[in-house]
Amino acid sequence: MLTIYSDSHRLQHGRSELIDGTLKPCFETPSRADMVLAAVRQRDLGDVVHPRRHGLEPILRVHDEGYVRFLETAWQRWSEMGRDYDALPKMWQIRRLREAVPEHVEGQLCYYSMDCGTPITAGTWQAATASVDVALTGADRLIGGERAAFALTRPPGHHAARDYCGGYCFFNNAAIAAQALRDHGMHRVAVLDVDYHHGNGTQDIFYHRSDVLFLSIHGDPRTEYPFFLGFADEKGDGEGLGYNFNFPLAAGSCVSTWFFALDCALEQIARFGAEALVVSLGVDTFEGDPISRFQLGTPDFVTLGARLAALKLPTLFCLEGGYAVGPIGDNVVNVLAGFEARS
Ligand SMILES: NCCCCCC(=O)NO
Ligand SMILES: [Zn+2]
Repeated sequence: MLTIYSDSHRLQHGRSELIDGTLKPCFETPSRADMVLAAVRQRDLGDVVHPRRHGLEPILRVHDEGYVRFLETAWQRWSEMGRDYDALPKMWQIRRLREAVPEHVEGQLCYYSMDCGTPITAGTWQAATASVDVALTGADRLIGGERAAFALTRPPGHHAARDYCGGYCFFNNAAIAAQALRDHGMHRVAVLDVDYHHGNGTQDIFYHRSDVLFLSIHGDPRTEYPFFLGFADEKGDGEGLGYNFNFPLAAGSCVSTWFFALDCALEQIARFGAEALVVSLGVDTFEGDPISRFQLGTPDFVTLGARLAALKLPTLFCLEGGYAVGPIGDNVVNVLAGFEARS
């Protein structure tokens, strides 16, 4: 399987995130991508290519222009205030506060952020746009007739909504790739999110649409991040009613429960008649993940890949979460190798 990779991911290296009531070193680090790339090479998964530049147009097909312009200028405006440390919001535009977009960068940082764990740094814009190009280059390959591709996307994307960042995500790589597949003639595209955390951003982007089916298997938002989206009763709205499936599972759920939810999701994708599949591949479902609470073992990721291959669809994998850095390479490549073995 082809891997698309850009070294520009290294430019996103936040110093700290606010988690569990204290500032901790970021879990989303460049070493994650290094380990995945090393495993791709060590396991001889296939060629590794650099992305083609696609510019801002595909991003603007999914994200709000004001939000994009904010990300483009945030660091420069933040550093003009004399600040050389990561840009993190100090409050949120919460219920019954004015919804108007603030003028000042500090206010915009609060308006366009979902949490305090997604630091904007000097290299964020370059890293995030390169990550989109990685995903889009993978989509180009599917459009060109290839069966599958792995977009080694970092920073990840599935928490990024139309107009906000969060969960270490700035641009929604998977959603932008799905939109590109739609724009290049694929009539029905499914996005399956197997990350531990609900893909609130991807749901937000496609919630009112029937041409993109969104499905997510994740830790129950009653106890797990992102808390405020990802419930089973969220089924889409308007045109999109019936084209959104959430499978929230209790933290600590066993592997067989997880695979049962996967089989239910795969059944919906087959019923939808998808012409292509985008997988938000987070491996923080791993039993040893430091911030998540499912129990998949490294061998289970082979099974995941095999189950996905059974759909017989052109498939683009976009890397999302996974913070057990030692095993991340094997966990990710097991999915891809499991897929290949059944293709
Ligand atoms: N900082 C709070 C937890 C962010 C979760 C990030 C993730 O793995 N999303 O899939
Ligand atoms: Zn996650």
